[in-house]
Amino acid sequence: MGKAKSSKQGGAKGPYDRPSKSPAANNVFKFSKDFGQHILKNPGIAEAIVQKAYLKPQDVVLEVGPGTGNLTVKILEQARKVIAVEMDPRMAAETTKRVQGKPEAKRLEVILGDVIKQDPLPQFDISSPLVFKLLSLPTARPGDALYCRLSVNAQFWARITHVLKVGRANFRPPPQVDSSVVRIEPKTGSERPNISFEEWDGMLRICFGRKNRTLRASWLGKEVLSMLERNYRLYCAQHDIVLDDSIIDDQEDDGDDMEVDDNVAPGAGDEAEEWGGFMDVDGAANDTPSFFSELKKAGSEVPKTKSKRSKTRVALLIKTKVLKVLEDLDLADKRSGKCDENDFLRLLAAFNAESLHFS
Ligand SMILES: C[S@@+](CC[C@H](N)C(=O)[O-])C[C@H]1O[C@@H](n2cnc3c(N)ncnc32)[C@H](O)[C@@H]1O
Repeated sequence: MGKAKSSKQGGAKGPYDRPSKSPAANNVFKFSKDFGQHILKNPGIAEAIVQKAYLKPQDVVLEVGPGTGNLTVKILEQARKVIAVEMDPRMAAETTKRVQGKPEAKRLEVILGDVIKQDPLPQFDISSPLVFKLLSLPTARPGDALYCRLSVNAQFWARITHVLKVGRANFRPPPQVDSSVVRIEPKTGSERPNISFEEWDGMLRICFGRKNRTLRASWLGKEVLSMLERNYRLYCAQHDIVLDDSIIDDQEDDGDDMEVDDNVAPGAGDEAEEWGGFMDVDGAANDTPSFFSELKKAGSEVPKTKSKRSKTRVALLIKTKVLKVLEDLDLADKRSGKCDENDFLRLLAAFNAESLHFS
């Protein structure tokens, strides 16, 4: 076999070319570990991953984090269209270049942005099984609120099976852990839990707001109580329930609302171990759940109850309801990472029974 021609312009034909010609070897293009940029260097593995997806010619595939497009080009060989969401402009450009001037270019749509912030997600067929290369969502890590919430949701609404182990040596640069390809089959019919996804997910957002907190601390945070109060007011308005909005005095309130930013004992609980997650991981946990800023915005719509003196009876009612639910279920001192599916189901039913809703 002839030697690959070297090029002074650093013109690597693709990421599978010799390392000296890859973007990684080029100082101008450094892979970012923060974005989990570990690129598959073995075309055989890329091939195997795409094979496991059992794509049909009419399929539209959503690819999260295409990187330099190694999987993208293989998927395009089998599917009608690929919508690839990539947050790094350099990577998005690399993926686009892979098909430039080729007929496949018409069947590839690259969206530059964070997939988590795509609202709504591009349309694709979610009724058929999904094959997920979990490395593709590297910004979610064990211990991350979003990661934990996704884990619980995914397992609750879908059946997940491992279909391929991919060792770390197959990536450049090699990550700290091996990776898995999993098949996610949405549960259907009677298998599907008979509860509202919005309610369930809304409740889990709060449970996993801070990874090391007890449920009591999570649920008695001021931001969370404000959001619950706002939802409760809405529910009462829709159901013609009259609220007692009078101001309470000091004696009536025990004043034990918790600040969301309270310090928590370091090392208390370790979701990385607890969840034994199924996503690829690459190091330290990110402890900044982005949806907390949403909660803050939502909270601002509730009448301010900054000091104890100005707290309304509605606010006190909400706090009493929350504590009652947690204590009745014996979950107040438990951490979300230690709860099982049944605990969360009981929690949702009990909150709903108290007219507390999350969607
Ligand atoms: C592991 S690399 C991609 C590897 C590629 N699929 C392959 O196998 O060669 C992960 C890619 O996801 C991108 N990424 C990480 N988090 C993302 C997010 N939240 N939204 C969109 N892209 C993301 C990174 O920039 C990176 O290009």
